[in-house]
Amino acid sequence: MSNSIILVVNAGSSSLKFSVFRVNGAENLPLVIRGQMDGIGTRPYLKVRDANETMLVESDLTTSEAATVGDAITLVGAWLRERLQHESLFAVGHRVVHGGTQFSHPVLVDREVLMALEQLIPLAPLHQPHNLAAIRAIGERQPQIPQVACFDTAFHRTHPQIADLYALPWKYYESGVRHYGFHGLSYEYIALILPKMAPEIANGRVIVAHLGSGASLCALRAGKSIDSTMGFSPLDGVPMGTRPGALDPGVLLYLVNQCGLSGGELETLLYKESGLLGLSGISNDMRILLESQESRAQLAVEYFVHYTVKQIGALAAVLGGVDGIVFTAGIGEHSPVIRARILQACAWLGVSVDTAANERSDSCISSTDSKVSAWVIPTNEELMIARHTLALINSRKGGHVE
Ligand SMILES: Nc1ncnc2c1ncn2[C@@H]1O[C@H](COP(=O)(O)OP(=O)(O)O)[C@@H](O)[C@H]1O
Ligand SMILES: CC(=O)OP(=O)(O)O
Ligand SMILES: [Mg+2]
Repeated sequence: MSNSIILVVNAGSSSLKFSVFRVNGAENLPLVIRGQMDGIGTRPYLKVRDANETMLVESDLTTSEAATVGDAITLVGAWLRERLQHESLFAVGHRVVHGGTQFSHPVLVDREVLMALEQLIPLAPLHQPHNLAAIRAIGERQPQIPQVACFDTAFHRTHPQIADLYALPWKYYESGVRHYGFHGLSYEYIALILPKMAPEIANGRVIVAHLGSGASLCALRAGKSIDSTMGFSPLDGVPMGTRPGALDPGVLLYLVNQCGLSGGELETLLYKESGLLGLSGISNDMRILLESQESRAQLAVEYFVHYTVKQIGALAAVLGGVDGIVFTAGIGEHSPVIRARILQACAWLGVSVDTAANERSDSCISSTDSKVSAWVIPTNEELMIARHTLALINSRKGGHVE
């Protein structure tokens, strides 16, 4: 057992992340390698590092080599098979974006579970198909290896009912039209690590801004999710790489009834052509927009900042005040410019930025006299998934935790 490994697969909307952990015990899952192909479809780039941060692979790919997340799964799968051929694979853990009403905890995937998860594809068409494709591809090659699905929606099941509802007739709620919330594995990791990284706010009112290619914010009270900006699908809330964020439903009626868009066209527009890409007409990649002198690129960045700030205000109201703001995910972890612009607009909440600390991406980026502290905490959805995977498999072996 101590020589076996857990592989974690996290297929996002523009990236494929994977990690390998050695199984040494329930709390001790040392990292073996971690890799990421990001910029899929724009400027694909594969990086794989070992646990000492030594780069094992670093390569630019052409857009046609990795045009889709499916291409990335094939390429990365081949590399991993070669690299791990002498290892004993204990289990594979997957991030699955939508668990619907049925799955509020990690689950061992079998044929029935897979069928139930397929039913949720229309609720997360940018993610769920890739998540399930990876499960299927591994299941076909190695059917004896247990695979565990961990859900982005699960952490939000602590929402009070009011944050779960839409003001629609009840029959829709009963049939699953609910405010689920996503990025839960990321928020769960942040909640887990806060007592160590930022003990002074861990038990308080915290807004976590997961700003990646997909972006959302979560209101944590004492480490539990009480509200979040994404809802029924990962379209709601703040603007994203290719998704618009919150949109007046009247716009959808207009697009269908007056412009004659079909359901499929609407789905493509909302998931793939909107957000930063739609507004800028240039790119969904925040790095490219920040480098651009084009006025629409600058407007797209301004829009992103404005609506993120607006949602921070909304969640601050729900929490009845804020003790800390945490930035995580691609943009949150790596863009001092965006963090500074967001925090400066939140000065009214009592947050003041330490410019040098922010430029260095230190853990704490607020000044010592700031009433509300601000933090940069790299997320680790993969570690969360590995922990859930090990715990679930061990519990099925009769409660024995290795
Ligand atoms: N240094 C940076 N400055 C600004 N944005 C960045 C930087 N590094 C990464 N990003 C942005 O992070 C996003 C990807 O975030 P990530 O959390 O990896 O996304 P996902 O998991 O949703 O695919 C991209 O839009 C990318 O432009
Ligand atoms: C739910 C979601 O938007 O995920 P990602 O950020 O990986 O696209
Ligand atoms: Mg992600």
